[in-house]
Amino acid sequence: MRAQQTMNLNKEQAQNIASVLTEALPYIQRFSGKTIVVKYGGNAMTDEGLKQGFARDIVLMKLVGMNPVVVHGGGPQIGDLLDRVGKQSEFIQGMRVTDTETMDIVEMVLGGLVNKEIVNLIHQAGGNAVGLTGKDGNLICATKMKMKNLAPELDAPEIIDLGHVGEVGQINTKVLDMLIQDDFIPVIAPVGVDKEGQSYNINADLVAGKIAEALHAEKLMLLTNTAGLLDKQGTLLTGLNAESVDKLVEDGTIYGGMLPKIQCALEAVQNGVHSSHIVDGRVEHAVMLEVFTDEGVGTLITA
Ligand SMILES: Nc1ncnc2c1ncn2[C@@H]1O[C@H](COP(=O)(O)OP(=O)(O)O)[C@@H](O)[C@H]1O
Ligand SMILES: CC(=O)N[C@@H](CCC(=O)OP(=O)(O)O)C(=O)O
Repeated sequence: MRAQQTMNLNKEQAQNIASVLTEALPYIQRFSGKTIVVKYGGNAMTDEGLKQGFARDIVLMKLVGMNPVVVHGGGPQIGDLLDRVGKQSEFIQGMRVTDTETMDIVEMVLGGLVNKEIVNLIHQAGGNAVGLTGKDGNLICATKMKMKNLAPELDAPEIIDLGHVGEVGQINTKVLDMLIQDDFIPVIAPVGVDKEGQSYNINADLVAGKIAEALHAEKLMLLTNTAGLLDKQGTLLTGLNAESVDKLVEDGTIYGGMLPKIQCALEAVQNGVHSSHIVDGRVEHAVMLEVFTDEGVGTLITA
């Protein structure tokens, strides 16, 4: 079958393939042996073809010597199950208000359904993945989030109580080091645990950022459902640093789910990750385009 396809290529198509592979070579050399953390957002996880393309990109990265680590979200998928049991989703500054019942659903959806679906997709694409939540190997030690009210004009206290919403206290990389060493692709659900064994729902972007820092990753890629970070006119902002981000938060250009994304992207580069990228997960093979070609897609964040 494969030989047949190759024989049917015309000269121009064959030349195109050769030039694509040649373009990829310096990137393969540069990133070989390096860790690349890819956050797969729930909003970018909707189309079957895109999901399969994502899994193939991750497997290809592994086969050419990079160490991809996947951290996934699942906000819309949690919302669907909450709807089905008749519970309303409520978000404050991009974080889901999480009571005890919601926490159970979050853990079931993220650690069960979504995590195992991604593990499965990677296996279907020929890779070898292991799914974990932050409880496995004590990977994500969480603390309760104390969220500052960014809009004091709202009728809410200065520090907002979001219930079981956590922050990353510490990442224990031991289990990840072991998996990477043995050529598995870790797939991580953003559920953390504190010293008392209490579960926490952590925004997946924040987990991805801290995992990237702890693993001294080369790149942090955040796949989402926009072209990247957009200005008020909807134009893509291709490059950003700390100063420009502050201004965009203050004037309300960045809000909701983009707030934790940009916060963790910035913190990661300030804490040693070489580059952070907000990437359009609706584009087929977005990961491959970002890693293997001269055409970076989305917004690059530098320190
Ligand atoms: N300046 C901005 N540029 C692009 N998207 C933004 C911006 N500010 C807020 N957003 C919102 O952030 C959303 C992405 O965050 P989120 O819904 O949490 O996605 P994900 O599931 O990928 O983490 C976008 O769909 C958009 O509604
Ligand atoms: C605290 C908090 O908001 N947690 C998120 C965790 C999942 C997530 O981050 O999913 P996305 O990446 O798809 O948005 C939530 O409950 O939706």
